[in-house]
Amino acid sequence: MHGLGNDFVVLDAREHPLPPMTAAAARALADRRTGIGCDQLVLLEPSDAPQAGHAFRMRIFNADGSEVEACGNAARAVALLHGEAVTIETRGGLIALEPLDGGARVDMGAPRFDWEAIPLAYAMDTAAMPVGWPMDQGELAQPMAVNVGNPHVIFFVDDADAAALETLGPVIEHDPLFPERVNVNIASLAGPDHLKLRVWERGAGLTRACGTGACATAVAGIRQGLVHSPVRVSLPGGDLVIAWTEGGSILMNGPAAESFRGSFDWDDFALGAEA
Ligand SMILES: N[C@@H](CCC[C@H](N)C(=O)O)C(=O)O
Repeated sequence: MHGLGNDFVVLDAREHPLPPMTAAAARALADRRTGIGCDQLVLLEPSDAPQAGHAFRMRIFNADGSEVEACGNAARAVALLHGEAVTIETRGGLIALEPLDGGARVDMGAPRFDWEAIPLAYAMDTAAMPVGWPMDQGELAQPMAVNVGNPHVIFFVDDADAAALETLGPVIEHDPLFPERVNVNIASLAGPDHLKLRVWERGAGLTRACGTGACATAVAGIRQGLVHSPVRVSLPGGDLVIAWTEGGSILMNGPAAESFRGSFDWDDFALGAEA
C-alpha cells in the first residue's frame, strides 16, 4: 500500500499470528533489491484491550529495521484496508481512523512540545531551539521540535526545494541532541494556509511523503503564526490537509491506495535474515 508514494508492506496478523518480527526480518522485507521493498513495514496484530474498544494494534518498522511509534501515511492506508471507522493502538498512543473515498481522515492525537517528550538530550525551548552545528547552516537556523507520536525537527526556509536535505538530513537525524534520532522536515511558506514540505525520515531517508512530518510541520507553522488551520501541506508525492487548534488533536486528511497483494515464504526473510 502507499500514501502519496510513501510505501508500505502491510502484514495482517490480526487473525493468523505470524512468528515474532525482528529488525533483521523487517530490513530484509524492506530491501528494494532482494526483498519486497518499502519505506516502512506495517504489522497489524490483535489489540491488548479489545474490551476498551481498541480494534487492533498497528506496529511500524522503518526500512532500517527500527520499530517506531507512529506513521501517518500508514494510518490512512490501514484505514482504507480495514474499511470502517475504528480506534487503534500504536506505540505512540491511540489514533482514530475513518476511511473516506480513496483515503482517510485520521485523528493523530495531541502534539507534545516539552523537550523530554521529543525527546531531546537536554532542556531547551522547542519553539526556538538555540542549537549549534549542523543545525545552524545558513537558512537552517532556529529549528522547532514537535512530537506527534514520533519525534520531528522542523526548519522553515525561503525555498524548501533548494535545501540540501539529502546531505543534511542524515547528519541531523543522528545528531546527539536527539537521543532517539529524529525525522527532519524542511518547509517553506506557499500561502497563508499552504506549506511546501520535504522530509528526511529517520530510518528510511528521503521519502515522497511523510504524514507525521506534515502534521508536525503544520502544528509548528500554526504555533508560530506562519499559517492558519486547516493547512494544505504539499509534499513531493502530493497534498495532505492538516487541521489543529492549540490544545486539541491533529486531524489529517489525505489519500491512500493498495498497490497489490501477494504471498512470500516467511523463512526466506525471517530465518535467512538472522543468519
Ligand atoms: N512515513 C511515516 C513516518 C514513519 C516513521 C518515521 N520514519 C520515524 O522513524 O518516526 C509517516 O507517514 O508519518
